[in-house]
Parts: sequence; C-alpha cells; structure tokens
Amino acid sequence: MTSPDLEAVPASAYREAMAQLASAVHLVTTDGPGGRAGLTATSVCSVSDGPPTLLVCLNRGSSAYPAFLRNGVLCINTLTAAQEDLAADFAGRVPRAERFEGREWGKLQTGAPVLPDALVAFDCRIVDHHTVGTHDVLICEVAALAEIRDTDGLLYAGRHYRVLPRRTASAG
Ligand SMILES: NC(=O)C1=CN([C@@H]2O[C@H](COP(=O)(O)OP(=O)(O)OC[C@H]3O[C@@H](n4cnc5c(N)ncnc54)[C@H](O)[C@@H]3O)[C@@H](O)[C@H]2O)C=CC1
Ligand SMILES: Cc1cc2nc3c(=O)[nH]c(=O)nc-3n(C[C@H](O)[C@H](O)[C@H](O)COP(=O)(O)O)c2cc1C
Repeated sequence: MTSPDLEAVPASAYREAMAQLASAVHLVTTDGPGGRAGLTATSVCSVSDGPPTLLVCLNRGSSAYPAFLRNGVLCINTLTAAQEDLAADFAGRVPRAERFEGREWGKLQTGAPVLPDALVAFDCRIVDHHTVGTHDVLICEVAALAEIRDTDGLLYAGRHYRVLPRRTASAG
C-alpha cells in the first residue's frame, strides 16, 4: 500500500491511475421523444450473457444525458481505427446538435442511431439505472446486434487514441 487506508484519494490521482488502463471507444447514441443525442464513452462493460446485458456510465452533467433517460433506449457503437475523428467530435469538439450531420445513420430494433461501419453495435433498452457520484450507471439489455466488421479497432490509453490491429488467422 502506498497510501493509508483512511486517506481520501484525490480525483486527480484517480484519473492519473485510470489513464493507465486501455479501453475500447464507443459512440453512445439515442433517439426518441427526448430527441437525438450522443457522446463518446469508454465506460462500457459486459454484465451478463443471459439475458445479454451491458452497462455504460454516463455523466449526469452531460447535455446529452436527459435524452437517454427520456428515450429509454441507446446504441453502443464501438469505433474502428478509421473513426478516431468521430470520437473527438462526440467528446465535445462538435456541438451536440451537429454531431450527427454528414452521414446516414441506421437503426435496428429500438430506433437508436446505428453508426455505419462501426466495429460492432449493440442496440439496447435501458432496463435500470443507478446513481453513483457524478455518473449514472445504465443497465442496458441488448435487443439487436449489428454486423461485426473485419477491421482494426480503436483504443484509448494514456490519454491518446491508439490502433488495435485486427488479429489475422496467420497471427495465430
Ligand atoms: N468516464 C468518464 O466520464 C470519462 C470522461 N472523460 C472526459 O474526458 C476528459 C479528458 O480525459 P482524459 O484525456 O482521459 O484525461 P483525464 O486525466 O481527465 O482522465 C483520465 C482517465 O480518468 C477517468 N476519468 C476522467 N474523468 C472522469 C470522470 N469524470 N468520471 C469517471 N472517470 C473519469 C477516465 O478513465 C480517463 O481516461 C475528462 O476530464 C473527462 O471530462 C474521459 C474519459 C472517461
Ligand atoms: C476518450 C473519452 C471517453 C469518455 N468516456 C465517457 C464516459 O464513459 N461517460 C461519460 O459520461 N462521458 C465520457 N466522456 C466525456 C464525454 O464524451 C463528453 O463529456 C461529452 O461528449 C460531452 O457531451 P455534451 O457536449 O453533450 O455535454 C469521454 C470523453 C473521452 C474523450
């Protein structure tokens, strides 16, 4: 242990520690009565395969957050290496109202926007949510899946985007 048990961990130290972890990068999107909205997220995790369920942690302060709760549906669009620009756009480089411009978005079961050419996409219904600190943990049941693309993935680690090469058959 490098710090006493009862000493509070500063947020800055926590973020520095978290920056050492590598994560896949996703555009989390929604549409419905609460309007279309989306943001970049790395806090996505598989919960169960029966029923297929994952979680995503969304900051309640994000301008997109109310739309997710109102719509009750979302799509986790996992980005390819070629989609790094979109990650920056949906993390705030482009204003919320303009983030979806310039491409055709698809839909599966729920009506949440599906990114064409995503590495994979999980179309979900939000079945539960829990407030933890600044974020809400959304529990999402998977209603449909998009086709898996045979291409390089995108990682976020050490505060930089990186390429995750697709493993080929010859690579073992
Ligand atoms: N889970 C989240 O809400 C995340 C939010 N961000 C946002 O992007 C900004 C830039 O991030 P970085 O360049 O990676 O540098 P950073 O030093 O702000 O964050 C380093 C790592 O700490 C974690 N983190 C950062 N802010 C967080 C938050 N509000 N709640 C939970 N975990 C958080 C993430 O794992 C992040 O990659 C952050 O300040 C934050 O606003 C980034 C990554 C995750
Ligand atoms: C690499 C990366 C990962 C992020 N992951 C999350 C996340 O998991 N949850 C979250 O609420 N915000 C996350 N953010 C921050 C949101 O993308 C950002 O706050 C959001 O786009 C702002 O949306 P708004 O302009 O609609 O408020 C992340 C940002 C970056 C750059």
